[in-house]
Amino acid sequence: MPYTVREIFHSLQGEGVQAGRPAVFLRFSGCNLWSGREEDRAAAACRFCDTDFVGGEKYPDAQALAGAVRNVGGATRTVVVTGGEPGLQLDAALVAALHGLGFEVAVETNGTVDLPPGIDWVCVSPKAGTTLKVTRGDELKLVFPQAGAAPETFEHLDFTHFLVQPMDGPERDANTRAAIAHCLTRPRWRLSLQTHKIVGIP
Ligand SMILES: C[S@@+](CC[C@H](N)C(=O)[O-])C[C@H]1O[C@@H](n2cnc3c(N)ncnc32)[C@H](O)[C@@H]1O
Ligand SMILES: Nc1nc2[nH]cc(C(=O)O)c2c(=O)[nH]1
Ligand code: SF4
Ligand SMILES: [Mg+2]
Repeated sequence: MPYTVREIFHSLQGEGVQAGRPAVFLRFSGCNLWSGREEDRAAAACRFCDTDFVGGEKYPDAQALAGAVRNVGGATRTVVVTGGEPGLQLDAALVAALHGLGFEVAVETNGTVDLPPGIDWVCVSPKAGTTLKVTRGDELKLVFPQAGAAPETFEHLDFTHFLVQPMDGPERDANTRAAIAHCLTRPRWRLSLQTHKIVGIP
């Protein structure tokens, strides 16, 4: 199956429980919750996205794409598959090809699309007003605050870690204070900062 990829880059995982870990980021094009065009943002299901996932380059098959991931990563053997919404394109063939090159495969998903089996680390970031299909995984990382997506409504799901990540944008400082206050009152939750933005790396 051909894949459309926005970018592949080598950086540190900035967010979540694995923050600080070197990884190759494989960012797929396209999302089911927003077109990626500014003129559509106000009417989209997900309106706070901080990412450009429009357009990109095609790879003809899983081997070609896995090889490209290896070629940008030096000795790093962790790949974070993201987007856009990676669940729209990530399939068993690509997971197998990445495993075949020695990669541990992590995914960042909005959780509304089924994932192939065999992924090593699943991070779900729920979006208000959507229905989760992926209800288990390693971390649930909720962008906070979101009207209609109270943290308490996710606590019954089968995740090892629960995190709140302050929504970036004009209210980021206030959102960070609110996220800290949330963790202090509900200690099941921990804070996820977007550390790559703080230190100025991709
Ligand atoms: C760009 S998304 C791509 C993966 C997938 N579509 C998703 O939403 O999880 C990567 C991560 O950035 C988070 N994110 C997007 N916009 C954000 C913002 N304005 N502030 C904080 N986190 C944001 C998402 O919730 C997700 O955890
Ligand atoms: N450094 C870094 N860490 C990240 N973790 C998740 C990201 C994403 O956009 O999915 C991301 C990203 O864009 N950069
Ligand atoms: S679901 Fe993810 S990629 Fe899609 S618009 Fe929302 S944050 Fe961006
Ligand atoms: Mg990002």
